[in-house]
Order: sequence, then structure tokens, then C-alpha cells
Amino acid sequence: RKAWAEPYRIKMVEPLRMLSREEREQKLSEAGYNTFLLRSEDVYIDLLTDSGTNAMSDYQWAGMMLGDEAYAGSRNFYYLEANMQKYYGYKYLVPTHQGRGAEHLISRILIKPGDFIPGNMYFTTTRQHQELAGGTFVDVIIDEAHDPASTHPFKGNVDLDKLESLIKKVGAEKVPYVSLAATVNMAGGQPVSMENVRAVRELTARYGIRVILDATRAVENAFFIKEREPGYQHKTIAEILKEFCSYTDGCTMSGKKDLLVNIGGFLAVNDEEIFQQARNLVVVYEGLHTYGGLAGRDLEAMARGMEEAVQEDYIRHRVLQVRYLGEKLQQHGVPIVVPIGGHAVFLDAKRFLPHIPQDRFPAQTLAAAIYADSGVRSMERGIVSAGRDPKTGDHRYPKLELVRLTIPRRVYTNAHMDVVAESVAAVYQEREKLSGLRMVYEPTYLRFFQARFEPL
Ligand SMILES: CC1=C(O)/C(=C\N=C(/Cc2ccc(O)c(F)c2)C(=O)O)C(COP(=O)(O)O)=CN1
Repeated sequence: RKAWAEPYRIKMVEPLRMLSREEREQKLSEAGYNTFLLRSEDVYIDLLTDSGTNAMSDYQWAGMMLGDEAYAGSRNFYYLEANMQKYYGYKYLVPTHQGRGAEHLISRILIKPGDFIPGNMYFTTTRQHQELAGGTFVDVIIDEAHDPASTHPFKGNVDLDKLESLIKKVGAEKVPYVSLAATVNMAGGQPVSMENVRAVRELTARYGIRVILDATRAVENAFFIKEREPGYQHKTIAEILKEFCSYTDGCTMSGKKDLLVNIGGFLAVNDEEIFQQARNLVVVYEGLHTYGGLAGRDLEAMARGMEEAVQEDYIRHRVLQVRYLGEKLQQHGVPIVVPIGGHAVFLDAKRFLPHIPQDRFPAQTLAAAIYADSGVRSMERGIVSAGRDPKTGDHRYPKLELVRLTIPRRVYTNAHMDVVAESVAAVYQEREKLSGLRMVYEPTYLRFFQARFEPL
């Protein structure tokens, strides 16, 4: 049979509201043409992010009633710790309020000023914390990752030659760890193969260099390994996930994605010394080492979300829903990043709007146009997100100028995907009418969150 449906039924709904075109144009102007500055109530289908926007299950909601809100030694912490050990395989857990809380801790602990941190393409908060700790991020992802049209099945892979030449150039003592993301958000939700993470482990072990995984979407990564990598078709998602993590020394986790919670994250490590430092530092920045800035109920919901995330029918539906939207857009001839990623469809704004130069912010322009057309909210992932080069002060000019249509887990049906595809196709038909933006307000840090623009 071909037909497939959501592996769940809906028990609660939030009514959606659609504004008129005129109202949307007004809201967009008030938001400075930045989708981050729109109000949720003015958004029809919210594809800004899959972070914290996912629907919890009744099993997770029931867990919220079982929050042990003791200040120290909460029951929920030990359940989360046991599940982390079971599914990710690391020894020690340090809970944090969300992913960047863990990124902050590990960056401060492992990075010395003047260090270099190689990684498979940057991520905004990850790189920010590496730079704040005095490090310099160096991109060692394979070249294909920067080509939106390349169909390489594992575009998230590390280029081992780039990695080794960096180590030789700066010296192993200046490389505190490899920052490995799986999947790679900014490349289009692209996976890393098991063969590659194993090779990264072998190479770094020769130099005594750690590998710290960003495990935020590692379950989606496991799905692509099962689907695409020889020898893994008959392994369970849980087995693939655990093997993948076994080649790394620890992970940072934003539970707001794969783990199906609205808030939550953690740092997990195998090294007892790093653990001692992290559990000492966490009490300064997040909260006691058994809650890390989260309520007991949040720890419980994250532990239960972990069990659900690795269920085969759930993760298959999740990734295939994203693919469904991507393939619909391809049928309309809309240029997107291929292969279609695990958490989002990424529009290639350079090919979508070839008449708009990058410093007139084509992706920002496109995200605004899609909202004006239909109330669908998306996110700019191009020159604005890339920010300025700390050395030159000029914009960084990334090869990838993208708009991310990010699908929250268990929230929308394929009928919503049809509406999104129709809107993007309509904007594509009228693309010649778009003429770019100019930035009128630029914040110092992670400018894309709060920058404001005016039409040219
Ligand atoms: C692979 C990875 C992430 O995707 C991630 C977050 N992601 C978000 C939220 C976001 C973050 C930074 C932005 O420039 C952005 F515009 C959106 C997102 O939408 O994709 C974090 C950080 O985890 P925290 O958000 O729990 O602290 C670490 N690693």
C-alpha cells in the first residue's frame, strides 16, 4: 500500500487564525521585515523553527504531573540520567536549560584563548560560545555541503584532509576538540555517515583530540544512516544512535528538537574530570547540578521524549513529512537544497532571487514575502545569520543564502504542507517583483534575531 498517515491521533488543538493580506503587510512593516519580530498570534503556519515548538505526547504531559521539584536530587534527574546512558551511552549528565547552556559550559571548560575548533559547518550559538571562550571556529565540512545542488547523501561529513591539515598547521595542543554536528542545521539538515564519524574518531585519537557531538538532531541523523548507509538497514534507530555516539567523547544537546520538549537540554561526557568541572560550573550559570535551570517536570518530559524519539514509526513519519513538502516544492520548480533534510526544507534564495545581490539580503526578502503572501513564517539562514567577520568587520558572505521552512514535530498535517507549498510556489511565480531590503538596525550579537529592515 502507498498511503501512510501520522502515527498518532490528535487529542487537543490550538485554533489557527489567518489575517488578511493588508493586515499581514502591516504586521510585517511593524516587525521590521524580520520574521523573528512577528507575534505568534499573527502567524498562520509557523515554520520559523522546530526548536521548542514540538507537540508533546500524553505520556510526556502525564510526566509533567510527576515533577519532583526537590531542589537537590530530584527523582526526574536520575530517570533522565538513566535514559541518557541507555540511549546516548555517555557516562555523566549535566542538565542545562537548553542547548546553548551546554555549549557555554563545554566552551569555557575546553577552550583556551587562541585555540581553534574545527567543525562541520558553523552553527550560530555554537560558534558564538566558542568565540566568547577565545577560540576560532574553522569549517572542515566537505565541499559538497556548500553546494545546494549537490546530491551527496551525507553532506554533513567532515573532510578528513581539511581536519588533519588544520591540526598539523596549528598543532594538536591548540585544537581542544572537534565540534561535530549531526545533522548539520545550516547545510540544510544534512547527515553525517557512520563511516565518517568512525574515521573522525580514528584520526583524532592519533592526536589525542576529543570529539564533542552536537546531538540536537542525532535521531534524525540515525534515520538517514538507516535509510542510506550500507549495513544499517536492519539496525534499529536506537542501535544506530548509540553506535554513532560511541565514537565521540561527549555531546551538547538541545532537547527542544529531537527530544520533543518545549525547554531543556544537557551536556553529557565520559571524562570524569570534565564532568567535575561542568557540574561545578553549572551551579554558577544554570542551577544545581541535578536540575540545571529546569523544573523537575521538564526533566521528566525530556526523559520520556527521549524514549519516543527513537520509535521507528515516529521518526520515519517525521522525516518523510519534511520530504513530502520538499518534493511538492520541487514539482513547482522551486529551487531547494537537496537532498531534503531531516527537520526543514531550505529554499535556495540565490537561485530563487538571482536578481537580488547578497548584500540586499535575498533570503530575508524571501522570508518576508512568504509571510506577506500566506502568513507562513520561515527563517532567514543566509548573510544576515552569518553575521560579521570579527577581524574585518565586513559581512561574512556564505555560499548558502537560504530560507528555512522548519517543520515542528507532530504539529502540522500534510494539508498544512500543501498550503505552504502553494504559497511558496505563488511567490516564486511573482519573484521578479521582489527587490531586496536594507538593514536599518543591527544588534551586536547574533544580529538576525533582532535586526530591522526596510524595503528598497
Ligand atoms: C544544531 C543546534 C541547533 O539547531 C540549536 C538551536 N537551534 C535553533 C534555535 C536557534 C538557535 C540559533 C539561531 O541562530 C536560530 F536562529 C535559532 C533552531 O531554530 O534551529 C542549538 C542551540 O540550542 P538551544 O536553542 O536549545 O540553545 C544548538 N545546536
